[in-house]
Amino acid sequence: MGQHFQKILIVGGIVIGLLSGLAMMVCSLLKESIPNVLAPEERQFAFDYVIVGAGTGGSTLTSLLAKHSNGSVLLIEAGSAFGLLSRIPLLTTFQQKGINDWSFLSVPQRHSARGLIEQRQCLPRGKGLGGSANLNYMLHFDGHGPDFDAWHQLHNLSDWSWAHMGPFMAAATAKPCDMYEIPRGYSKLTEALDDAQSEFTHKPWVFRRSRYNIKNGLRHSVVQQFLQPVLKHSNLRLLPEALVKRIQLSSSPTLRASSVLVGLKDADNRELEFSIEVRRELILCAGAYQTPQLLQASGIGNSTTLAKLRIPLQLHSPLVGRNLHDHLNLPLFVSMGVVAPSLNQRTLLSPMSVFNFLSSGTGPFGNFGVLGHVASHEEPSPFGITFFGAGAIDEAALMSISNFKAAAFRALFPRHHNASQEGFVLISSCLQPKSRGSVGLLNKHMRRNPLIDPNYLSHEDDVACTIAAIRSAVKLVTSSSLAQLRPFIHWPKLQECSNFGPFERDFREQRPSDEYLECLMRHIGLSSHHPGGSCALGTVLDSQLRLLGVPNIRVVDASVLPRPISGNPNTVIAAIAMRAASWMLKSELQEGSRRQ
Ligand SMILES: Cc1cc2nc3c(=O)[nH]c(=O)nc-3n(C[C@H](O)[C@H](O)[C@H](O)COP(=O)(O)OP(=O)(O)OC[C@H]3O[C@@H](n4cnc5c(N)ncnc54)[C@H](O)[C@@H]3O)c2cc1C
Repeated sequence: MGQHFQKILIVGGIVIGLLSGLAMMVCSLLKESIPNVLAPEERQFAFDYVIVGAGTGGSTLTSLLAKHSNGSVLLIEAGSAFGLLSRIPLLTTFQQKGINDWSFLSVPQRHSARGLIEQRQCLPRGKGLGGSANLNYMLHFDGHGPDFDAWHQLHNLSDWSWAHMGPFMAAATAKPCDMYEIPRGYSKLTEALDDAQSEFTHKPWVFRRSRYNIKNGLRHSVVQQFLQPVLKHSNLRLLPEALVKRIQLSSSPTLRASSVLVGLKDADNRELEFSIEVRRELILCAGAYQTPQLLQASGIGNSTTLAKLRIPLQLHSPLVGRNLHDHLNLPLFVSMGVVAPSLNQRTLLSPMSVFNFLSSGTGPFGNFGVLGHVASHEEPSPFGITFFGAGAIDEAALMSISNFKAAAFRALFPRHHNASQEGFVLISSCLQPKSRGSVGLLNKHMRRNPLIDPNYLSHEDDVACTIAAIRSAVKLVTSSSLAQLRPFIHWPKLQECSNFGPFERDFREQRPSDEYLECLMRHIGLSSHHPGGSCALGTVLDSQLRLLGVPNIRVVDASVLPRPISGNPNTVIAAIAMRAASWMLKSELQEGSRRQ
């Protein structure tokens, strides 16, 4: 019997592998071509606005400037267009470690990642039009007002309360008809979670079924929402597959960005370099890892650090690359004794799943599998619990994108002898982690990866907060609303944690010790891929996102976030880009009327 299921599992794995390989081939053939590409003879040109990076921030900003500005706009992006694969929601993880992923690894972590190879986290980042918005899991989050009110207080950023940001969040949010919300009847798990709301009314918990940036079964990212409609505008040029390597400052009459050095690889992989002049503003949208990388490689950063790297100083800006923050996820596998259905190899190979996707964009292929989320914003430990409805999973793919050592992976996910194993992954995280890391350089070459140190769990409060999250997650799983699913929490039996548990009573009473839970998070906690803060508002930037000391450089990406976002950050970053555009367009107008 066991062998029979083993065979099903292996055959299932091979079929999924073949299908994904085939999809990838077709998709790379179907890569969208990019219009309005800057021609070689135009490369001496100067542009009013030069935007570096076509991710969430860059695509949103470009769209508004191309639509409303009188100036010329150049969007420079290191990658090319994404293929069709990026649009099929369930297959999105197959893009990781591919050509549209920068595939960064963290530096070895001191306080976490002990169950990962070399104690390094995989840190995927999108490369190409859409950036990480085309690689992400498409989950939408409305924003949490107090996050912005806290910024307001943090550095006296009076422009940044929720009263200021709310309207931009609403504008950046896709229309309901351009989103997909997991319906209540999607599975028994979604029904049970809906019911649990009334069981936990005494708790300050907010339940939500997932809402995705998915339209008609396909990813609907900032590319479709913002960038595509302006791609052919005459004031816009695009420069794909081009890496910005250096920012040149000039000091007359005041310090300003005058040009950027761009590198392109030719057919023989030789680097061609040329400069683009910046007439009005240079806007950095290269993301939380690469914006501080580019600034530091250009000599804008901490003078002592740059001197050690022998990078000539252009501006001492001591906090560039500091304050990096990210959520850390603790996954736990919960098996279910009933058919929900959840994502497993049988569901995926079922002709009905394929039919539902092709006919209406629904079913397991039409979303990423995250069914819902519970958030508690109560201080001092605001936390989130995410329900990823997956049973017998594609182990090889998951292991590869998470960098798990085999033993840690096996402790987390028990070997399934059943291709139709039902279950879900319960993900607990702290919404306002206090640990802070950094982005540094090995040297000044932009083709070398930056040194990324998220420094997860370096602050003790994050441990307490994650424990609070796990204990609440257990309460939910063992509630009477979920009892009919016959859930069973697989407390990982990690050898390194065996002094602390799990003991028999942990399975019986579901109250493992704090020491065991801490040991778990320090071994198997994974990045949630929400980095931010590395060129923060109020310390590196002024309240309108301009680099302190060089007012014609603006940063418009996740680097600006002074504190973590209490949820998924993509829409917040698009909203911030809209705000930046409003300031830029306003100053353009004011300048125009002064000239008249
Ligand atoms: C796997 C994954 C899953 C996620 N899931 C979700 C989710 O479900 N919901 C959510 O809200 N958020 C999610 N996120 C986070 C969200 O996608 C990011 O926070 C957001 O896209 C970051 O936007 P950005 O503008 O800061 O940077 P990015 O979107 O990363 O854009 C940076 C762009 O700059 C380009 N670039 C970098 N350096 C240079 C250079 N020197 N020259 C030229 N171009 C350059 C890059 O190629 C890239 O296109 C996820 C992220 C990942 C990676």
